[in-house]
Amino acid sequence: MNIHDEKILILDFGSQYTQLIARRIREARVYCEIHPCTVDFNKIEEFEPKGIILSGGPGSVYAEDSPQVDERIFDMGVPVLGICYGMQIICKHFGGVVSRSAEREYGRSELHINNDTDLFRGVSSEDKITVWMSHGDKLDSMPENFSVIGYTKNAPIAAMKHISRPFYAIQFHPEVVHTPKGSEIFRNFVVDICGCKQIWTSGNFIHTEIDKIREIVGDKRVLCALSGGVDSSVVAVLLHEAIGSNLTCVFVDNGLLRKGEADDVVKTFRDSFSINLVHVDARKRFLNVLKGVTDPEEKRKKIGNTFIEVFEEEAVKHGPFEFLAQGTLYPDVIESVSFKGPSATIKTHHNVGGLPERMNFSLIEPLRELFKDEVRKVGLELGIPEKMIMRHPFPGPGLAIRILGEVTEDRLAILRLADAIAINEIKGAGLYNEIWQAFSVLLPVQSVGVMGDNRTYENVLAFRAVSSVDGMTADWSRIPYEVLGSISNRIINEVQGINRVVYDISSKPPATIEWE
Ligand SMILES: Nc1ncnc2c1ncn2[C@@H]1O[C@H](COP(=O)(O)OP(=O)(O)OP(=O)(O)O)[C@@H](O)[C@H]1O
Ligand SMILES: O=c1[nH]c(=O)c2[nH+]cn([C@@H]3O[C@H](COP(=O)(O)O)[C@@H](O)[C@H]3O)c2[nH]1
Ligand SMILES: NC(=O)CC[C@H](N)C(=O)O
Ligand SMILES: [Mg+2]
Repeated sequence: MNIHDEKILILDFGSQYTQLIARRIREARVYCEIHPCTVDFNKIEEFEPKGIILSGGPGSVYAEDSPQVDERIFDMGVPVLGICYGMQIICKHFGGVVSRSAEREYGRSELHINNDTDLFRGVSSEDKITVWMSHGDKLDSMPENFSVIGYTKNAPIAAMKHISRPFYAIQFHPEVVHTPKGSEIFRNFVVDICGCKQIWTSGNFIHTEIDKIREIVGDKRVLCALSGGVDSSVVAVLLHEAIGSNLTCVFVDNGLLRKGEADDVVKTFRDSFSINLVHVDARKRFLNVLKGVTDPEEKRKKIGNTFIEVFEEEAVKHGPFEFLAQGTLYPDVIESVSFKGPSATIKTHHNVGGLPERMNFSLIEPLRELFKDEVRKVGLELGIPEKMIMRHPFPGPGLAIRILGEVTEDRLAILRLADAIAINEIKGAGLYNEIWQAFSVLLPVQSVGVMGDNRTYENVLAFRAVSSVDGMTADWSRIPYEVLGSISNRIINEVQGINRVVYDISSKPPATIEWE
């Protein structure tokens, strides 16, 4: 059995939700990949999909220059499902008419369905389901040889199916949570209609990946930069399973880590996994480099460069290494359709990305097909403690970008303690796993307070908690007031140097998750 034999191809027409389509299909334990709608037809054939999904998108099929599909996909003998823009493409291809609708339909809608259709079978005991719509174009006339399998008040053709060939099209978005039965619809499509076996599981992934790593690496040596975060931890343990002592991990204590973090990481990886781990104490070095630096981009660049210098030195000391392992995930790899042109640099994300070129390493990226939730499942299956796997993401530049203004030992100590208290309260309230990321930020602002009848003039701390799927967009978490209250109370009482706590209620965009 090859876990990549049973796969679905998603052609992206620029929808904001294309990644969600992929996630829903993976949840049905079927492998899928996203490719731009402009991908070469040869590549589509080589991919050998068992089914194809056409995503939504901002274009209009009747407009000039609107994105098209290579029509040969309809002759490959595999089922095709069009969603929103994808539906409109199918409509046009088979001779129907799409035009601008007088009313945009955006939001929740009741879809009346034909329960006997294979696409909707078993989805609901009634003959209607709640779906989520987002379109301004509509099907005016149906293409020949199609029949309606679902309609809403505003859209008489909200779902249709070819009468003899496996082509399906739906106007609504089954991939968003607001279509509660969406997962069942995808399951019906990929399993029943396309005939995919549900073999995409973390266990199968691990076996396949271990074989692959052994084949590629042989008896050569691999270097892995280990932060103790989710991605690099999973990479390290997976590689260790595959090649044992030919793996060396380098963990850099840059002095910008959270309370107890360095000890935790070293202990877990040395004791529980007996992984070769080099623990570099570079605290002084990073703090020296950051002396007097207040500009956010300058901080990030200095930290990034220092990381690379440290890794170069360690690689020489403990080398030679032929390979460098990295925790690249699927969202970093997807080359989606962008109608917006080149984007501006918002912030320079630190990673050890400069290393491969400087050191002439070959790269190993065992997680490049996975989403974060899949990485977490693999990590748990590999026996990494849940406490590490469920950890919120933590940026490479660490607390340095959460101390606005200059980074000093004193300010690090204040932030570390406050952050530990806040996270402790969040965990105590049972909210930690629901929240994508929660953390504290020390502001370069002092405010007046009164403590024990005395005037204080001390630091302000901002607490931030967000919900997100991939960190690209985020909303601030609606944390109960009582929990916010106890966070504030404890921090002001227990942390010397803070006399005021504020809660950040900005979403991303227009704010970003981190403050710098
Ligand atoms: N203190 C560190 N020591 C060694 N490597 C590090 C350190 N901080 C970051 N890195 C490297 O930079 C990479 C990018 O960091 P990033 O935070 O994106 O991933 P992560 O820490 O593995 O996972 P998470 O997103 O859960 O924090 C890490 O995978 C790791 O290889
Ligand atoms: O490895 C990292 N190196 C970085 O330099 C970095 N900067 C931000 N982040 C994390 O990325 C997500 C999005 O953050 P922003 O909205 O602040 O850009 C959030 O999860 C941030 O914590 C980083 N991760
Ligand atoms: N979400 C979509 O795919 C929208 C498709 C098309 N632009 C419409 O408005 O109907
Ligand atoms: Mg990290």
